[in-house]
Amino acid sequence: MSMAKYLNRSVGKAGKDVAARICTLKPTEPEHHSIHLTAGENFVGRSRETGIRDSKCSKRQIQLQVDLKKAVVSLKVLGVNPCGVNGLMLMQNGERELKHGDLVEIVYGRHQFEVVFNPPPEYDKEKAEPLSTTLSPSEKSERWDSSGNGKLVIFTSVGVKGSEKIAGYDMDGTIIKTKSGLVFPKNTDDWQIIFPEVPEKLKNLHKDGFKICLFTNQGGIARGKINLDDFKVKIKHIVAKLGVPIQVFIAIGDGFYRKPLTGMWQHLKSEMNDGVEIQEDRCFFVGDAAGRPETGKGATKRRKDHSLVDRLFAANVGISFYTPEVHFLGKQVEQWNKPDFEPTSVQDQVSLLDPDDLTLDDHPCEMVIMVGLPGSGKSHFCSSFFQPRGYKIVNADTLGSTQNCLTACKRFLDSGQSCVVDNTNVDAASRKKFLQLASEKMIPCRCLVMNVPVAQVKHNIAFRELSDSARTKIKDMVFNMMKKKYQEPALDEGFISIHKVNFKPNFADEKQEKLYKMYLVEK
Ligand SMILES: Nc1ncnc2c1ncn2[C@@H]1O[C@H](COP(=O)(O)OP(=O)(O)OP(=O)(O)O)[C@@H](O)[C@H]1O
Repeated sequence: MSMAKYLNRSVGKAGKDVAARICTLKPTEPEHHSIHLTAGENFVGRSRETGIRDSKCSKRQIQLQVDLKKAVVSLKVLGVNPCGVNGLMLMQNGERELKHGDLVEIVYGRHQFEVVFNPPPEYDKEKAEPLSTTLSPSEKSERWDSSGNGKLVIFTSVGVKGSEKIAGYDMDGTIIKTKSGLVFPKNTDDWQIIFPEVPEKLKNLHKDGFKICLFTNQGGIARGKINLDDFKVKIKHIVAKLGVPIQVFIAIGDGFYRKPLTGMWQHLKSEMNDGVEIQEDRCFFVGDAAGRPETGKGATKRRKDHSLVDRLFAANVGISFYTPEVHFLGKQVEQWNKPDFEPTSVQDQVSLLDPDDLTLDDHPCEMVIMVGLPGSGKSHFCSSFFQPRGYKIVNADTLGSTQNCLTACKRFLDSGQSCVVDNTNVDAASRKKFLQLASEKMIPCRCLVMNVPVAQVKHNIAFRELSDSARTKIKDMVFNMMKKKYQEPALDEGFISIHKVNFKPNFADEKQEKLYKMYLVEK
């Protein structure tokens, strides 16, 4: 059956007024086929015609109501599994309006298609109306791109050309500030250029051959607090106001694109610079998140910077960094506080255990209780240290509960096998249950405590989230609760010995080591 026939069958009532324009869902992966949508109602899902064979995708996964005249598609999720729109999840019965260039994942994270109208509409015409007089007539050649399942969105204005020299800027607090005086803008119109000097400075850099790029973290888009379409309109207005060709990189969620990670820069280098090789030593980055403490008093008082994320981004990329005050206003370089953890400072030379006198041959069967905050490296240590020595590792994340861990330990000890309790065990009460079991079985019990500063633990958690996407995120609240509950283990709890475990770097490969040695957290 031809695609057209298939879709026509799916059509309930076709639109009456079908213009010459056509609408297609264009696949971004080769295994799928283009889907031509007709005016009115269409159903898209698992079928031979779409090339989607995935059982997570129902046959009528989404409903699409196409308005060819207005060049919009109303999407409704019918399937039980969510779909994705520009990287954001949309649950069953959720509805969203799609425009030319939007990306739809028929099932969230899979089967991505781009909405293409031909001829294309004049993008954002209605919303951008107030600015139409200030935008150049060649506005139509502006571009929106996206990458990483929509986690990175890029705007390229008219006249942007690749260059080996990049003048990079953060946006909020660097190029613009709120009109309202609030820290976060109250709506997408709540902005103004931060200093009158900004447009002139950018124009001069452009004349000097720099490509002007903005790199902005907009996690609020992924969290649904900011509407991406409205934000796109805001970006166009800002670029128009600055009056110079600009490329804007927008990281809409967590992960490798979000500063201080270098994903936005990597994408600029590999995809968005017209093949021109970037010379990092000729580039710079300007941002207000620079780790500066509070300064001044009264009217001259300035709040402390909310983070160091911009300074750390520049350091990760390997380019010079300036604050907006230094760059635009020529002020003196300000004092700033170093990040809480310096990832390049990790040393191979440290001894793994302190004291370094642990002998495991003394007892044929023993219990070991690990103690450490989430992310302190207990599992990493257990699998590299205890597993090869034949110890059985017991972990509540895999077994589901403390009770299941106790049952497993009992089984191992009864069969004469040493075991390690790889749970956080941060307080004496949680350790007591296992110590009691060891005592009942007359088995000696040791304690190994992770000796990793909290700032490094946070770094480890960020590293784990980036290198293992299957790991669920640890909520700040859970982490802080553990920190509060923490009680240093003591021998009189019933341990035969307590040893500290130092962080001795041990990476799967060079790529992992390179990632670990970047700044991964914002403070
Ligand atoms: N010595 C090390 N060398 C290299 N990477 C390490 C080391 N120790 C820990 N890591 C990394 O740090 C991250 C956190 O470690 P791990 O998962 O072992 O912590 P955990 O204490 O078991 O956490 P949780 O209690 O949440 O399970 C992991 O990505 C791990 O690979």
